[in-house]
Amino acid sequence: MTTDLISSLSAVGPHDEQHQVPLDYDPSTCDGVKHLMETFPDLQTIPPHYVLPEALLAKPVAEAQLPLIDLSGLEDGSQCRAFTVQAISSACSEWGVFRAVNHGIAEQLVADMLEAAEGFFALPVEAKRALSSGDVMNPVRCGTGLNAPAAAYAGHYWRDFLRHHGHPFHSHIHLWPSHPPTYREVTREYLVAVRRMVLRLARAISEGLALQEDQLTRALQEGCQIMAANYYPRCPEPEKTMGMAGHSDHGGLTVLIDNGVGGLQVRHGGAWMAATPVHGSLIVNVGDYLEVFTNGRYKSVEHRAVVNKRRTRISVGVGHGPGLDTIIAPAAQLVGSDDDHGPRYGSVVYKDYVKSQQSSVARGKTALEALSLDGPNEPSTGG
Ligand SMILES: O=C(O)CCC(=O)C(=O)O
Ligand SMILES: [Fe+2]
Repeated sequence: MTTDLISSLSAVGPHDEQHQVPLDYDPSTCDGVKHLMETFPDLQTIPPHYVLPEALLAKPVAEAQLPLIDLSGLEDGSQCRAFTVQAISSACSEWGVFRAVNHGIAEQLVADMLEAAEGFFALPVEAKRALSSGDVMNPVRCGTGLNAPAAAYAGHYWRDFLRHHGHPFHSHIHLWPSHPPTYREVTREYLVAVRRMVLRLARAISEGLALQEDQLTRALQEGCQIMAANYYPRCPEPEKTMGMAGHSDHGGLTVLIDNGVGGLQVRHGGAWMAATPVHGSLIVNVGDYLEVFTNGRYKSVEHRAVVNKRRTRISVGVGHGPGLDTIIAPAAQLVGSDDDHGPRYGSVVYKDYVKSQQSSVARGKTALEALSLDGPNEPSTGG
């Protein structure tokens, strides 16, 4: 055990012999679940703060048969372009999520990115505390539980995170963690590769929507990139808590990778389903901005993460949205003039939307529902 852990152990007071955490343990000011499990490695029961109400917990679920799309079909001169565009378009409207293969991001780069994230979480707690912030709009922040500041909510989640902005790099790279020493170089290379892929997808999506003008690619090209690295340590009682609550992402397209440990679930047709990792593929999610832009033709996917008893899970999601000062609204070309095809969402400055989505404790698609002009949607629950 490091001196670090010993000093923070004494800071939380005496604990009993039953491998329980001290009664005065406070998860809202703690250094996260990784530190908790390292401090109490024999923990048999999770602290009561992490036990979530039944309605928010996951029951065993079936495997999702996610659409699998070969992105080599988008390469210049490919005979399969029209077919691939159609596959992306159907996946975005029917599922809001798909698996991409032959995506053009080197396997080694994906492995390096996950290793850099792991290296960051392995830093001493002081290094992580230095990046913690209660401001959800801070361009770099590290924390635990939901994205909202921990003190703002009642149920705690079994997850630590590092979030930061990516592109445009010159505005942010100096704020990124400087350790592990390769962090900035690897992350930058990975974010460049992911963004290139996302812009190819945006062009394909515009083609699928038959947009004469490609405002989507332009908006994402000039827009922001926000990455979240998530660390879900093994959990002694995984059935009583969750790694991440159900939510949809705020951006246009999110690209998600993980360390091969399952835990992601997606909601489809009202049911939660497991999206088990498939080596070499990555997950692409439709986010709320794309749902708004397409006036609801494409649906942002609700997703969440469960934890497990044996293995640490690490995931890295990279969201791509328009510029923070952009007013987001349905694209004029996708809104009809008659009542049945009118605008289904109001407009909002993207920055304000991100703030409300990131601060949401209710999660689900509540932030998007607040923008909907259609009236209440199907409620999101656990199950
Ligand atoms: O860990 C996962 O698989 C989900 C992560 C996620 O949804 C996010 O970071 O927004
Ligand atoms: Fe997400």
